[in-house]
Amino acid sequence: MNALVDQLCHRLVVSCQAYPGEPMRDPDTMRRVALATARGGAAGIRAQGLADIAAIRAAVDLPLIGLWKDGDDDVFITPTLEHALAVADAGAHVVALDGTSRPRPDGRTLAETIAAVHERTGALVMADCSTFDEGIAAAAAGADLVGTTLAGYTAYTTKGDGPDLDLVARLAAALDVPVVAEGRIHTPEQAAQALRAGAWTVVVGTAITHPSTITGWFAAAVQEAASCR
Ligand SMILES: CC(=O)N[C@H](C=O)[C@@H](O)[C@H](O)[C@H](O)COP(=O)(O)O
Repeated sequence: MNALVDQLCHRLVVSCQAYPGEPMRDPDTMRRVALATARGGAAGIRAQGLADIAAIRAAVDLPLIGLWKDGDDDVFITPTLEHALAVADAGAHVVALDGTSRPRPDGRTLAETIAAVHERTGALVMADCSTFDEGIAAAAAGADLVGTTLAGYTAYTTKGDGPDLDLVARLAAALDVPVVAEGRIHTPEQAAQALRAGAWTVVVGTAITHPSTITGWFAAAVQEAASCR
């Protein structure tokens, strides 16, 4: 097994992302967020955008999963080979890319894209999938890691409140490559459940690094419990 993948065995990766137009959408802010999560015990970081990836790689000595969200099409996580090469070039140890069965904007297959990343960079590839079949196909296409990232985010999958632990378990039972549990893991207990379901690594984003959403959870609970007259 690759040494970097070994480092992530049964550990927590924290996704540090801010979305377009948000106050924290700034590479130096994400660098600081990543540093803060490292202090808390993150064993790896997931980051979006070339500037964020470069800033975090320079500051944080942990395995870095990078991606580049681009476009309004269905396939938006590192949609083309050019995006993938740029993510590796920016400093990501692992390039996360769309691992679904949908056509890619550059017309390349997933297998061609993964092969080119392996051939032209030293980076590993994490395939962000939404179904069991996609995870199986992504591993067959050469992905080094298979993630459940897109479960609930494709037109043909359903988004539950929590993580898709059933998908994690089915993929972990079927695949030799490490399965990364990612998506809607909102509590430490859910993170532990994902590992018990067979995940190699757990990625948590929103519940650790997205204060607007976290605040919204608390605000809604407070509002629901409020009884002022
Ligand atoms: C679907 C999609 O675009 N997911 C993105 C992938 O990088 C991020 O927006 C998520 O925050 C990340 O996957 C972590 O998930 P969560 O924030 O639920 O812990």
